[in-house]
Amino acid sequence: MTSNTAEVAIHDLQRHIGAVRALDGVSLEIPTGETLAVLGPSGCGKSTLLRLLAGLDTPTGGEIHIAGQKVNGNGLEVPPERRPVNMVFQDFALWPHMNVKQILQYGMKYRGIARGRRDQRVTELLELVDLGGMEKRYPRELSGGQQQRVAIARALATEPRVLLFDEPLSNLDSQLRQQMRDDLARLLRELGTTALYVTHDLQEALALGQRVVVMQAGRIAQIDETRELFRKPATPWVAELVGYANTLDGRILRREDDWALVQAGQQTLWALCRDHELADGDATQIMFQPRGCRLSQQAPQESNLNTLPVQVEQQVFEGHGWRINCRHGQRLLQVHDALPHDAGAGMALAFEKAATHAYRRSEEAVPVETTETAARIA
Ligand SMILES: Nc1ncnc2c1ncn2[C@@H]1O[C@H](COP(=O)(O)OP(=O)(O)OP(=O)(O)O)[C@@H](O)[C@H]1O
Repeated sequence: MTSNTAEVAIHDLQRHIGAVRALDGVSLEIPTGETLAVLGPSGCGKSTLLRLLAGLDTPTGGEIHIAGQKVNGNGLEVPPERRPVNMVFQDFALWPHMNVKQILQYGMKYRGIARGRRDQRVTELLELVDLGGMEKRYPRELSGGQQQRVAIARALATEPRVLLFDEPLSNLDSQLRQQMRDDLARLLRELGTTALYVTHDLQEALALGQRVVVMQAGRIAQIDETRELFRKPATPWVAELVGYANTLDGRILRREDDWALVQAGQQTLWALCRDHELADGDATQIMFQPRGCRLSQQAPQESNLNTLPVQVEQQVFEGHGWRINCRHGQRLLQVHDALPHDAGAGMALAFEKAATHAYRRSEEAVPVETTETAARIA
């Protein structure tokens, strides 16, 4: 089913190459004007998704609709130049022997933009990306940020309905990358063009995307608004990706709506649990972030907090604060704190119940201590 306002609609898209499932049943919609960031590690299928949309590769199953037009399926395969999309590449791919005007006009004739309109279109595009008057410059006479904007203007020159970005900032050093990321985010909001932005960088996905689709091994692990990704990671894998570095194993003692009371070693902890099939006695894995953890001499009594006894093992200065490694039984837990704490000190670690998440854990991974605890509970 395709909704009326979706500029891109993908249904059960597959790309199998021999035994490799580069894409394995991906369905999503991008509403008009939205930038959707595609986030995931190397090999998860990000580039494959982009190439299939652009028509540079052919799916082995499923359908793609762009701007209401079906571009593949049942023997149909609309060629790249007839799809209303355009791509911005990693290295910007600006031809060094052409000036900005020639670069912008290059694709226009192939996409049927009338000769008489091309000069005016160049002026409009350069105004749009804040490069007015730079028609005669060559790429070597432009800064990295200006080159990026020329690359975007060139992609827009053929009046696409959807812009596809293939890790356009990954070759830059970190300071320039941050500045260009912010500039690009602002420009995309101003343009209001529908865009798909592929990256393996979490910060980039958050800055650029209104929503993020997290991909894992050719499938969608989660698709959500950026804040929801942090508030409600759908799986342990997504949780780890967005910074839930702390994990404890346990068993469900009791379920209450979206909550689970978990026995983890000697401790009982509350966690949010959206898996309603996870029942009393089931093995679980709870996760929480180092940020938001608090260390103190005495366990705080606030009812919204979980607490654990820990021993400080190591502290690492990270510029904006300290990362403190604490031991709790077999587990090493991380805490971010503004202040260091003495190694060897026994402390109470507190973290919000509402920022703690419980997930199903496979039985094989159950450590002896929790198996015994569960037997006692039973
Ligand atoms: N032509 C091919 N033949 C065999 N396997 C392929 C081919 N193209 C891609 N793959 C495999 O498909 C999977 C997805 O590849 P893809 O390039 O889409 O990943 P990616 O997320 O873009 O990775 P990266 O971030 O490294 O570019 C990988 O396992 C890759 O090895």
